[in-house]
Amino acid sequence: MTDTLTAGRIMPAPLIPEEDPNAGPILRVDRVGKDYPTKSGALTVLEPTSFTMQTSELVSIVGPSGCGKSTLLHIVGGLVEPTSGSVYLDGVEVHEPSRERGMVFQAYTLFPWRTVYQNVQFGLEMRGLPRKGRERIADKFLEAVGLSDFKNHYPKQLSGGMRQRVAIARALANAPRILLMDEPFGALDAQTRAVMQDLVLDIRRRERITTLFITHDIDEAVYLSDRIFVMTARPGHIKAEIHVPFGPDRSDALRNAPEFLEIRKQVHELLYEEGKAVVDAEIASGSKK
Ligand SMILES: Nc1ncnc2c1ncn2[C@@H]1O[C@H](COP(=O)(O)OP(=O)(O)OP(=O)(O)O)[C@@H](O)[C@H]1O
Repeated sequence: MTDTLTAGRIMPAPLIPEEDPNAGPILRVDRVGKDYPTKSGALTVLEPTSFTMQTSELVSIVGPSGCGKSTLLHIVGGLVEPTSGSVYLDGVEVHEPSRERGMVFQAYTLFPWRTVYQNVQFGLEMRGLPRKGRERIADKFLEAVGLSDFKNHYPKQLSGGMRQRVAIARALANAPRILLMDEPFGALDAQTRAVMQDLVLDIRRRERITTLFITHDIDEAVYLSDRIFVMTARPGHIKAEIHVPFGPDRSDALRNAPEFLEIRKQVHELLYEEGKAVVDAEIASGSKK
């Protein structure tokens, strides 16, 4: 069950997530659980987990290593089948990957043999769009990520931050209903990461894209999100839901605001408890060997 932290107060979690009755959720994750088969039996990674997202919301998931964050995102993306429960996008149950769910991963996933321009057009080509239409869309999103001048470059000629910009442009070019980002900036240095975070905010303002974002970085979660889900150690479930009341217009100065630092502290404390549980369990299992 999820507790809700509103401006510093932890509220009991509703059994059924609250919804705006006028604007139905774009995404509904309904009691999704996952066991992986292992040599020593089923490993429960995710306990039944439920939440909804409204259009243009940005929700981050944070939690200790191995708590099932990626598994949950992959289930939403249709890459992994849940053991129990269902995911609905626009009311339609998810069973396989689709262009409606654009994915951006930490590992650079561009095709090395294709130029930036060709990478961004890949999904459009697969859908059989004519060249002029493809190029118009690719131009729009390359401009949005600030890479118009690099369209004839190959991935190996780009920095890590630039490659992730291409990956974002490629995902957006397919006009997804939701963007699923799995630690997309985890491999980048702090300065590049901050710039990429502003890019995410900028794209969200312009495109009103709904985004589910996984990160280990508490600052990143607070800076980007409308809500943050904090997960427990494995088997993971959502332990607390934190509302971040800063609206879509944010800038770097926010990072030093007392309200920002207060939410950061709350997330840190919730996560610290879970991290400690993981380390204590590791020490306990080590001492039994
Ligand atoms: N295909 C699989 N088969 C068996 N176990 C798996 C499989 N995929 C993931 N796991 C295990 O499930 C657990 C959760 O993995 P997952 O990658 O979802 O966690 P995570 O919270 O994203 O971790 P991290 O923060 O370290 O990336 C881990 O213990 C992982 O080893």
